[in-house]
Amino acid sequence: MIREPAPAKLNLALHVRARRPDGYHDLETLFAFCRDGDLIELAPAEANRFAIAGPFAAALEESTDNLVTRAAQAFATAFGVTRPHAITLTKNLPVASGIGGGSADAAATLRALARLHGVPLDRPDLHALAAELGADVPACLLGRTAIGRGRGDALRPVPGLPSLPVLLVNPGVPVSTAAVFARWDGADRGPLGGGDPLSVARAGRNDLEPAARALAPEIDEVLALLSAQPGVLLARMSGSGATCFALFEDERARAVARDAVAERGWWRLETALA
Ligand SMILES: C[C@@](CO)(OP(=O)(O)O)[C@H](O)COP(=O)(O)OP(=O)(O)OC[C@H]1O[C@@H](n2ccc(N)nc2=O)[C@H](O)[C@@H]1O
Ligand SMILES: Nc1ncnc2c1ncn2[C@@H]1O[C@H](COP(=O)(O)OP(=O)(O)O)[C@@H](O)[C@H]1O
Repeated sequence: MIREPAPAKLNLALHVRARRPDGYHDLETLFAFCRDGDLIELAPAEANRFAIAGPFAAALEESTDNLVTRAAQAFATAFGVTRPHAITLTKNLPVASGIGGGSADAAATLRALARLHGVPLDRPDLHALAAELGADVPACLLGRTAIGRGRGDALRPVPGLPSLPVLLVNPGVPVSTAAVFARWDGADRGPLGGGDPLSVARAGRNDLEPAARALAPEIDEVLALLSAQPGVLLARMSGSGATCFALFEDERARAVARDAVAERGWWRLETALA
């Protein structure tokens, strides 16, 4: 049995630069990963089986289309694997929430299958397969701090970040990535700056925030509360939302913020940068 973590992805900064003719947008984004997230468990079996457990299982159980099974099928086709697998996904992250849950699950499935079948993780065809599954899947496959350009899949690893305490907060409204990009106002506000990753993050923006806030005004409330917490180093929305993150000086500051968030009844996860 292979246990493969599918850590939550953060866009510490996300600059949208241009609309492309193929319906996507050119981005510059600083990807980082958390210590916690979903979990993929995979083992050889008599027949293909897929089960979903965990607090957000219900949000996915009704659909037969899951990024995990799509990733497993794509891997089997690309690498000529005929042996069936039993896969369990433990869904701890809210669905369609800007922290790449589905992309992280797909990437963890690819990593688990690659390990089981002796495929090196740095093979270009594995990266290409990941990119076909979604713009964020290559970043999640790499799973380390990196700058993403193009659709977010042209990756350049950068030095890691300090393992700062993180609080993830989601007000419980799913936000469609395509709908948020469609509302982007088309104004290029400039590239990421230079320097160490934390400085790049703090000097950066999330250009999708205005569009997401218009679709889900609860995001305003989350960001206002997180930004007002003592000891907060950065509070911002991740990806296309609605999950927001805050980085803290220390765990005590995160605990104070967690209590304030708990009073509002929003989903929250105490974690740290990986
Ligand atoms: C916004 C980001 C930032 O990391 O994260 P999430 O909010 O999804 O976590 C990603 O770019 C999302 O990547 P991912 O979720 O894999 O996107 P995909 O499934 O490939 O695309 C969903 C839709 O989003 C839009 N899209 C996505 C990426 C991109 N660079 N430009 C886009 O315009 C397109 O309309 C596309 O059809
Ligand atoms: N394993 C999965 N986890 C989450 N969402 C999934 C999964 N498989 C398919 N999806 C679909 O993918 C969409 C994007 O989900 P997700 O990756 O969680 O969003 P985001 O990248 O914004 O965090 C959802 O609308 C959901 O229906």
